[in-house]
Formats: sequence, structure tokens, C-alpha cells
Amino acid sequence: MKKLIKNGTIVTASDLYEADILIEGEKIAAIGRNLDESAAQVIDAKGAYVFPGGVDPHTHLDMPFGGTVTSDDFETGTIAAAHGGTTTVIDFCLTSKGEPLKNSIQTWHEKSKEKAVIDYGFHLMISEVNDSVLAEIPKIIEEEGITSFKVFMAYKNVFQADDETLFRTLLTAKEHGALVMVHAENGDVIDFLVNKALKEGNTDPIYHALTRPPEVEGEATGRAAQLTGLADSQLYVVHVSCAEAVEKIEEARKKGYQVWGETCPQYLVLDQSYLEKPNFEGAKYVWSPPLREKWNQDVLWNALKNGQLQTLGSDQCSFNFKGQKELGLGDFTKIPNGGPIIEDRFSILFSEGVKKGRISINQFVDIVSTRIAKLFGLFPRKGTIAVGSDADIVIFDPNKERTISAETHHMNVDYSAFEGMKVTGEPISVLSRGEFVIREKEFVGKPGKGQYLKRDRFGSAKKPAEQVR
Ligand SMILES: NC(=O)NCCC(=O)O
Ligand SMILES: [Zn+2]
Ligand SMILES: [Zn+2]
Repeated sequence: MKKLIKNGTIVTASDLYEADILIEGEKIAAIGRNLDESAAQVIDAKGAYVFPGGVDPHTHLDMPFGGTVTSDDFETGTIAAAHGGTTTVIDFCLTSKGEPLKNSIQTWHEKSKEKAVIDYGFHLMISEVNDSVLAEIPKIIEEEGITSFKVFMAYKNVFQADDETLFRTLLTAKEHGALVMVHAENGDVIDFLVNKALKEGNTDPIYHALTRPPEVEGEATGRAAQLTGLADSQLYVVHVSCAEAVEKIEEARKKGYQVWGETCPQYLVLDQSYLEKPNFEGAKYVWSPPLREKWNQDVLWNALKNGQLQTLGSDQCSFNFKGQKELGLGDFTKIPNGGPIIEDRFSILFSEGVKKGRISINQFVDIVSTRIAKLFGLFPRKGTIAVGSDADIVIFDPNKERTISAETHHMNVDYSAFEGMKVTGEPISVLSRGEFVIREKEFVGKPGKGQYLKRDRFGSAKKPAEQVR
């Protein structure tokens, strides 16, 4: 059945206007006024903003980490994402050295199929580069539509790759049209600082932050950016947390290097002091990179406003406090890194960004959806409201006030990192490819309805890459 969203205010990365949207099947068929409403289900969006669905470029669903597995899988994680206004996620497919890449991708297909309620794609981790990996990459781009590769510069002896791996991944990405993503922290220096802290008997959660100072993030970001310039390739720095990293991204972009940066809600609104909460509660706030001194928040907001950072990912990586974060009692290195954010990314950016005048409403759409779709080969199918695009739509009440809490969130985790935070603005109804997933705040979707997305190669969008900058 056709659907007609009437009386709403459509907001894209470039426009804000009142018009109706006609949906036929999975696609937006027309935008305008006085559209033919015969045979259409009419949805009244009076007083609401009508946004393109959020695209979350950074999730870890059903991911093994530190001897445990994230508490949200592709079902609970995508249901929570949809409640929060996100209609596409791109998850990280982990690989192991010596294992064919295609086996890891198969594992991720098994984790996600029959579970996701919204559309999803995969990035692929590269842990080593050798002849067999190099032979597999073009096939994976072609057959799987995986057009972004992630290299970890940290987590020594676990995920960390060396500089040769990063450089050769950059060269390969350049050749075949892919974007390289980096977790930029100097893992060797962190390893040294961690061992020193443990030897000195410093085992509390705060030492997670103190052994990963901002300089190690700045150094790795600068190194990755320089190698990108040398390879004449393209780089996306995930979860930027501090001024030192922003400076390196800005410097590289000024030189004309193709480098982009993502930050995450936790770095915009939380700070290092949270790691000092009593009764081991600081463990709830253990991320890598760590939360920083508060003044960094202004640097990050300004970087989003001024375009030195371009996107917001959630870095969704949830572990229960009970039984999972608690693995690190008496040894901060055993606290699984990460937190539950997938549901709150969209609302926090709107409330703290748009409502507080830090970014414009068009920038909001760009940061949470459009730019991500462009960088990761999904635009214009995803990331905008346009005729021919997928009808991934969020009907959003911009004035609804609410308090974030684990009592009411939909993530499968026993705490909220933003417990008690007041936000203004809430997704009321969410459509994925023309079907309601959330209707009047109730989940009405179905596990397995989400489709796997084969993505376009980097730079193959109709617009040249420069226009993505
Ligand atoms: N960020 C974090 O602490 N956990 C998730 C894994 C990663 O992105 O490094
Ligand atoms: Zn990371
Ligand atoms: Zn991550």
C-alpha cells in the first residue's frame, strides 16, 4: 500500500521545507504538495520534523571482546537503533590472522541474518596483509560490496596491526576504491604505560584513561594521516576523542589529504571524571580512546561545526555492568572496552547540538546520516529524502522532553551511560524501506526484515569525492 506523510517539515543536509512525501513500495515516489492521496495510508506529521533515517557507521553487535561477547546482537541492537532514529548500521566484521577473510564475513552474515530489523552493511577488519589477503580484497569488494577496511593501531597482541599493514591496506584501497578506517592510538606506547601502571599497583578504572593519554591518539592519527598522504589514498579516523587528534586531521585536510574524522556522543557529553565513580562504576565509562578532560568537548563540537570532523558514530559496544564490566574488578585491563550508545546517538546530537545552537539542523542531518552515506557508498539510496531514495524516514518531535534511562531504553544492557540526562526531541515513528519499524514509539518491525547492503566503491558516487569533503 502507498503511504503519504503529510504536513511535516522535511529536513535534509541542505534544505528545510514543508512538503508531503509519497511512498510507493520501498521508495520515495514523490515529494510535494497536493499529492494524490487516494489509495494511500495517510500519516500526519504535523509539528514534526521529517528526517532521513540515521546511518550509524560504527557498531559492534554480537562481537567477541576480552573473553566475553557484546550484550546486544543484531536483533536487540537494531531494534534499539530504530527506536533511536537509525535505519542503517555498518558493523565491523572481525578477522583473525591466517584465516581467509571470506570465512569471517560468513560468520558475520550468520550473526545478522534473520535478526536485523533495519538494513545493515559490514566493514572488514584487516589484521595482516599477505598475498592471499591481497588476492581476496578485490573479490570481497566486488562480490560482498564491502568497500571499507578497518585497521587497528592499538590493542597490542589482540587486534593491533603494524604500519606496513596499514600502508599496504591504504595502497590496496586506493587501487580498488575503498575507504580505510583506523582506530588511531599508539598501541605499543599504551602497552608500556599499562604494564608500568599495573606494576605500581594502579588497577582502578581511571588508570584505563591515564595509560592512554591524548598524545598517543594524536600521534597515531598523525601517522595514519601521513601514510595516507604518501599512499595518495583515503582515510576515515573512527572515534576521535581529543584536541590532539582533531589537530592532526585538520592539518592533513589543509594539505589536501583525503582524511575524515568521526566522533561519538560519549566524547561530546561525558568526561574523564566519570571513570572515578565509586564502587567500580567507573568501569561503565571505559572506552578506547578514553573519555577526556572536559574542555575537549568544546573542541569536538567546534570541529563538527567547522567541518574538521564530519560524522558521528555510536561505537555501540555494550557490556553489562554485572558479570561483564565486572571482569575488570582489581585489574582495569580486563574491563571490556565500550558502551551502549546506538539508541542515543541521534537524539543526543539533536538535543545537545541543534537545540543548544552548536550546529545547524542541516549540519545535524549531514553528520548523523548524509555524509556517512556518501563516504560509505550508500548515497543516494540512503542518507537523504529524495525521489528514488529508500523510504528510510524518521518522524521526529523536536520539542518532546525526556530523560535517558536504562529503565526505558531498548538496548540489552543493564545500565545507560547517559542515565538521567535530559534530552529534547524524540523519534516518534520510523520507517525502513517504506515499512514502519517504530510506530508511535512502539516497535512494529520484524527480525530478518533488515537487508544486507552491498555498498558502492569509494568515490563512485555520482558526485566526485571532493564534494564529499
Ligand atoms: N571503543 C571501544 O572502547 N570499544 C569498541 C572497540 C573499538 O572500537 O575500539
Ligand atoms: Zn576502536
Ligand atoms: Zn568501535
